[in-house]
Amino acid sequence: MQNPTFPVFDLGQFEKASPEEKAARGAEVDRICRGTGFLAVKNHGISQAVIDAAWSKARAFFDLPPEQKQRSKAPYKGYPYGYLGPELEALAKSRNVDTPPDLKESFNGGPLSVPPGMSDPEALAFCYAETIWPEAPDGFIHAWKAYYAALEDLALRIMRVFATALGLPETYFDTYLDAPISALRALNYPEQHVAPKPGQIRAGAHTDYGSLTILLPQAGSRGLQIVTPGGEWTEVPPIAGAFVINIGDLMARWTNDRWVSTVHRVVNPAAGGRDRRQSMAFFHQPNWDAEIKVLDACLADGEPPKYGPVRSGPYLMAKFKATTK
Ligand SMILES: O=C(O)CCC(=O)C(=O)O
Ligand SMILES: [Fe+2]
Repeated sequence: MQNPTFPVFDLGQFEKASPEEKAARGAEVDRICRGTGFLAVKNHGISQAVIDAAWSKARAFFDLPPEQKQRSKAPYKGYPYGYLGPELEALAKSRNVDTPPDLKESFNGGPLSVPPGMSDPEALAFCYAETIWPEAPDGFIHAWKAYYAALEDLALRIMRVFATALGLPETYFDTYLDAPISALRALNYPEQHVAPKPGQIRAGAHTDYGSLTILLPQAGSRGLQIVTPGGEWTEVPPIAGAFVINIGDLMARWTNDRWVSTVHRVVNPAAGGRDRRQSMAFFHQPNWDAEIKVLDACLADGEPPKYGPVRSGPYLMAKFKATTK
């Protein structure tokens, strides 16, 4: 059953609304982001063919024998892209909680091109490092890039909703987002044939790091849970045709914690179940050099910001390196 309280936002309707109506719908998004920062976005305009192709190529990749997948593995610890095999990441470590590794594998890819003039050695070695493409299945790279490009555009449109929600001009964030360093991650949570270790789950409790995440969970699948403002775990229901959106730590910082980067996790199938689960997560991240400084719009007169400014790229790098081993 769908959770009747999980908010669903109609993006197409927002985009064609009058300024007054946009402000009203934006206020609703502000309310959601003050609460959990998790919502579903429907009527997003992304072609189903693009979604289905990326999904099925990712699935076919995960179905390959382990040795073949390993040929596109990240070449060293801390390398952000390529195949990350089972039990190499524990997301709970990002919150200093020591758990056994997450029960998942992933394929990860970065920006589709390096912006002209980019010369920062750290950026080139990290965010703009090459994606280690798999040799199979045929058509993987094409489908991946089409999905990445579509989601990059969708993320920008959602950031415009966020600007409206904060009472800013709709395009306020655009200049921070013209060379974003987002990452796309296909996730596979294999069937569970052996009992997990104590404290071992599919994705340990964590918050996302960036501006926003666009998640496509497997249709009808279970397991994604978020902490409610009341402190309880609740399940995010799968909503057909919609993406699940959540804001990340950088957005909480930008808004001086007016908005919440909510803790979430993926739990194991219920006792007796062992179902495989797949998802695709697009982690949107502002330009490498973007300076993220608390928005004046989120401070009362004379109120000091809780956070000093950070640069998007180095901030992401530090967060990422805490969770891979
Ligand atoms: O697979 C999912 O549904 C969520 C994964 C997630 O939260 C993450 O990788 O950050
Ligand atoms: Fe996450």
